[in-house]
Amino acid sequence: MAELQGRVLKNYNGYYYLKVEGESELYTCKVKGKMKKNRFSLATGDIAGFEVSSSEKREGMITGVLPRRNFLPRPTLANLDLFVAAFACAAPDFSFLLADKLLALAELAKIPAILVLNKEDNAPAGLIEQVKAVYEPIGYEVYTLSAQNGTGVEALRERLRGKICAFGGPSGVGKSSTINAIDSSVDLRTGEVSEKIGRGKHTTRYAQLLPFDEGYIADTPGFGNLLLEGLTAEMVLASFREFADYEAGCRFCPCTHTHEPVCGVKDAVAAGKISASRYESYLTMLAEVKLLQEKEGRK
Ligand SMILES: Nc1nc2c(ncn2[C@@H]2O[C@H](COP(=O)(O)OP(=O)(O)OP(=O)(O)O)[C@@H](O)[C@H]2O)c(=O)[nH]1
Ligand SMILES: [Zn+2]
Repeated sequence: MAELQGRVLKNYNGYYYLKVEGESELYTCKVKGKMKKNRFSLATGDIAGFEVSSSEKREGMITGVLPRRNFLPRPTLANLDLFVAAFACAAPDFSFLLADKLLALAELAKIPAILVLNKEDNAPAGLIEQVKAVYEPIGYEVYTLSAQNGTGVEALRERLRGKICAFGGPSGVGKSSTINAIDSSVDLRTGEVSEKIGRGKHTTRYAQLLPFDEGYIADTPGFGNLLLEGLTAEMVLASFREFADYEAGCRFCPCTHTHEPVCGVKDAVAAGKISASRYESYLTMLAEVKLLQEKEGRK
């Protein structure tokens, strides 16, 4: 039996749809029951090996999975090349806190992330410069565009070309418009898997990868309000990549950079080396995580 390797593009009803490089038609594969018992897990984006059980029907049995480069638990996605934190310059207003939450998720999942600001045609004076001043020095590229007017689209297209990417961001920022401006052949809505259950048509969202400008795009930016669920204070701290540079100045180890008397991070904030908005987001996220944990404890 031939052994092949492919990427899981979607996973539905116990079937995995795998794309073998250079072949356009997908293979429909199952995981052997024995493997399931051994807690074998397979996610969209994984690269799996499989035995071809029927080359005519393009069916196979999964035999193993390659180690993941990164993993996003919700929505469940493996091996993303890029996470696009998508915002608007206005309507809805840019939120530093939301940006920091999305970047934190990517940071914790070890996925490279960029910030994208749509609706630059409507940007309040100084906003784009302000956002760039906060994020570029800590290694986040900031792309601005107007999906409506077409400005900035080409640069973003170049950045995403050939990548497996996921977009996350508040609704109304124009993710659909942006994705469409880059590649009008991708339609995230028709990419949904729908099934008929009881009262008419019920649409369930499964993370799947759709062909997008020579790469793939995850069709599920379903990040909603659950952003911080399951995070600990330590994880929040670890997600602020620029803090580590200043921790040598903290008297306590570990230091939460909140109430401790001698703190390199707080000094860096006071000196303007760490941006005040990032530090504020950190404090807000810590408080939110504590609240979530208390709620969880009371259940
Ligand atoms: N001024 C301006 N409006 C835009 C731009 N891009 C999108 N919009 C508008 O923003 C609104 C939301 O855009 P959509 O692409 O539909 O976004 P959505 O599907 O509502 O929300 P998400 O896809 O979840 O972001 C629509 O009214 C668009 O016309 C832009 O570049 N400039
Ligand atoms: Zn400290």
